[in-house]
Amino acid sequence: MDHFNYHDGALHAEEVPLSRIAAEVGTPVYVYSAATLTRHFGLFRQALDWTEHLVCFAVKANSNLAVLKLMGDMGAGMDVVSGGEYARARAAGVPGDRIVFSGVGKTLAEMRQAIEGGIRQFNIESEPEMRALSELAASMGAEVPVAIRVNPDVDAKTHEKIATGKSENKFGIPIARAREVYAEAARLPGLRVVGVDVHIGSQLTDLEPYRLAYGKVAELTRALRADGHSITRLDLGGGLGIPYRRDNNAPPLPIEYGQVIRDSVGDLGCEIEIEPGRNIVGNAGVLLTSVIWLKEGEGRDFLIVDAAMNDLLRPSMYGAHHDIVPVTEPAVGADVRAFDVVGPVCESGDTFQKGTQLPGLVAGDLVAFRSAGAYGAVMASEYNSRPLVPEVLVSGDQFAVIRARPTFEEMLARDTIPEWL
Ligand SMILES: Cc1ncc(COP(=O)(O)O)c(C=O)c1O
Ligand SMILES: N[C@@H](CCCC[NH3+])C(=O)O
Repeated sequence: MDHFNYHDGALHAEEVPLSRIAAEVGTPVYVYSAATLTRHFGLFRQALDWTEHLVCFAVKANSNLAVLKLMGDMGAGMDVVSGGEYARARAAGVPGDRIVFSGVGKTLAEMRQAIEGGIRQFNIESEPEMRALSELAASMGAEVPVAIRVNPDVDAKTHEKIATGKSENKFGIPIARAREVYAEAARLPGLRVVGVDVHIGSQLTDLEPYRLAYGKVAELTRALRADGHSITRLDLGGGLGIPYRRDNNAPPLPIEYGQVIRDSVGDLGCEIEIEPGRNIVGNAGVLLTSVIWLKEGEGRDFLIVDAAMNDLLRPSMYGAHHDIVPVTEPAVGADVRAFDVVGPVCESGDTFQKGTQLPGLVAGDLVAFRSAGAYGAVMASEYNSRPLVPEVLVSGDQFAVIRARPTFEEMLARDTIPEWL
């Protein structure tokens, strides 16, 4: 359930008509609902209320400071994968001891930043990283909590570009070698082994891969404890999928996911961390755009909108589907026409959808791309020198611009022409 619904003939974000946001902020613009974010975060907490836990929001899904602050103020932890994400989490008021640091390529500078600023745990993804972190922490007189990310070789049954738990993926340490690596970790100075970490992929719509992976983590945890390690935390990653289409094939709910966790690892007495991103913020956002032109092609009509692949990359990158809906509620029985919905960028890949049935639209009308709150604004670029898409947060009947659209002057001012040119 989200908070983008039609009432009084128009699509609203909570109590705010999207047309008002378009009039005041312009389009394209991302619009998020605070109520949906709050609700979804609560569902994960509820799913784990049978045990000590921390829900660490995956900052990569949406890293706007206002979104992070909203989550942080509710008690969320954060899963970060770069110095930039770490800085954002801290700037949003999240204390270091609620931040976990994941990622296969942490640099020494990023490790130092997190040790100095405070960190709940590093999720180590390779032996070279582990040795470097040990040396750095020891040189700083620190002892940092670590979990080792294991690769369970489980097929997450998702898009190949976002599966992370198969042996051919770059992530984690093969689970078969984990005991040796933990043995080395225990000997290294500067590290305190606290847990096991796993994350098998994103947009999972089936719980079985989780069951398999978490079963392997449970088995490993028992073996590690037998080897003398104190494993008190399990970081089980994120990845629970969302419905991108409003049909009856909704993916499992957080509560069902929580039950799989309980069944698989619940008897180990560990604190549970999870790292959901998309499931919290995906359906909490839409991309609002205006029709620029309707263009007749050969055998097809194009709806050219002012959002493009640089604003929402998912359709061109993964062939992803986002429901496209008119902001003015279509009359019952209104005539619909098929359109290829495209953006203004000079690539044929700048196509959001082909053959979409939409009611009579004219230039200037507003349409919204649903389910765009996750991996939308964060993946946006200024390709074709299009200003970075702004973001708005709605709560009840109020809204605020939480990232402003840069002016051309601001964009130009970032470049430098050297004196010698
Ligand atoms: C380590 C890690 N944690 C959490 C996530 C969040 O995934 P999602 O947004 O699918 O919940 C990802 C992305 O797949 C990830 O790589
Ligand atoms: N960017 C991907 C998700 C990546 C998840 C990364 N851990 C998407 O839009 O679906």
